[in-house]
Amino acid sequence: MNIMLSANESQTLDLFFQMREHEQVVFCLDEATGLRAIIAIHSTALGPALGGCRMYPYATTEEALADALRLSKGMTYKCLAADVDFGGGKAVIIGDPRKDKSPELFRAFGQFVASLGGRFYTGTDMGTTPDDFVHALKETNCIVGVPEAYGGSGDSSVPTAAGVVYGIQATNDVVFGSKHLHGKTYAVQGLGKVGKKVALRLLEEGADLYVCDLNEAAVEEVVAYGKQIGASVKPVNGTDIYRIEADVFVPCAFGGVINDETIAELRVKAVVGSANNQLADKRHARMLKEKGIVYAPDYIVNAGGLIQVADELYGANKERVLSKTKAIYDTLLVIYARAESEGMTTIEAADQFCEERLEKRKRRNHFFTHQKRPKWVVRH
Ligand SMILES: NC(=O)C1=CN([C@@H]2O[C@H](COP(=O)(O)OP(=O)(O)OC[C@H]3O[C@@H](n4cnc5c(N)ncnc54)[C@H](O)[C@@H]3O)[C@@H](O)[C@H]2O)C=CC1
Ligand SMILES: O=C(O)CCC(=O)C(=O)O
Repeated sequence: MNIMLSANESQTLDLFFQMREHEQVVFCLDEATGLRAIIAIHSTALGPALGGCRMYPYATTEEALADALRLSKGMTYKCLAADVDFGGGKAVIIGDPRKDKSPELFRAFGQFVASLGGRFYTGTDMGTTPDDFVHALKETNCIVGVPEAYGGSGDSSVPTAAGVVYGIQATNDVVFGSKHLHGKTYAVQGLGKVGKKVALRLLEEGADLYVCDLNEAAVEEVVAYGKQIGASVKPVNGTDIYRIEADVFVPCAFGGVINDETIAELRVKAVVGSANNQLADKRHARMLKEKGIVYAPDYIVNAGGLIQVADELYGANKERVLSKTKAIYDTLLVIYARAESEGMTTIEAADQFCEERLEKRKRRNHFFTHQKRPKWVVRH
């Protein structure tokens, strides 16, 4: 076969070119269960790769690959920022979480994780729950965020939501001169595992909310809670959330929400949320800064889940996790101060902070194999 492609076209289509920043990408196909998954390992320089597994009905394999590559690279930075000895990895399962899940599918996925021999640990992300991974756990020990009934640390969205709240407090401190949550209006996008917990906590603290989610039941639940405690919760349809006049936009659904179109619409003073890869492109951080909107780097703010699942490998301990998650507040203040003093965007300051840490910490930067450093007594 002789297909003529321009140099640029063939480079962009070349899988090896696309994964040039990554160590390893694994394509997983199990026709019997319908499993189509991609595991991307960005770096094992500081330890085995760790990252959740997302389930989403990607329109194309290319879209799924791009998500896995970007998310796994983000995990390397998140591990560095949160100061845990893991590297960056992430998995995506192509499928609709409402229709395509089965115990067998997650067992098949677990077998692929097992085949990596300890180079990759995974657990929940958007579209997956700890219960899904109970099935994968039958095939591999490299599962984190395991339900408490199975000896794990449970739902990692609990510390993630706590970390987002610390992130909002640190940002309020810098933007409004007080870390208090009350008396402010927040526009929360996504009321799933993380977003709902953040929304409820903000309400309990005396905040007013605008909320949106495709899942009407989730919206109704938060509205009902607001009524119960006498707080204002206004549901908003879809993209209207970007046009709301509020103090803080709290994206807790999906990535790419900060882009040319939404920045033109945003009427908030700050953006702080759990969604991974909020910036469609790094240049959008500059655009936010020019518009006077403070951006809390996503991977600093949403590290609570990572902190818990990394910690779980030493044996579950909620107090330890909470105290480590609190550090998100201080780390964010360090990043804001660096960005201010160096005239950088907050994401530039965060990346620089992590890259300096990587330089200091990496030893020989060779491939990790768990046999070399059997640190996790719990599962090995
Ligand atoms: N679960 C965790 O501990 C962590 C989650 N994250 C990130 O936080 C985000 C949320 O994660 P989870 O709460 O775990 O996911 P989830 O799947 O439980 O919730 C996502 C919610 O967003 C809603 N949603 C989807 N599309 C929407 C749209 N167009 N408009 C409004 N709402 C929409 C869904 O209906 C769902 O309720 C994701 O980006 C995830 O990668 C990051 C770190 C840890
Ligand atoms: O939260 C988890 O369960 C794992 C960490 C992760 O995948 C993430 O922070 O995006």
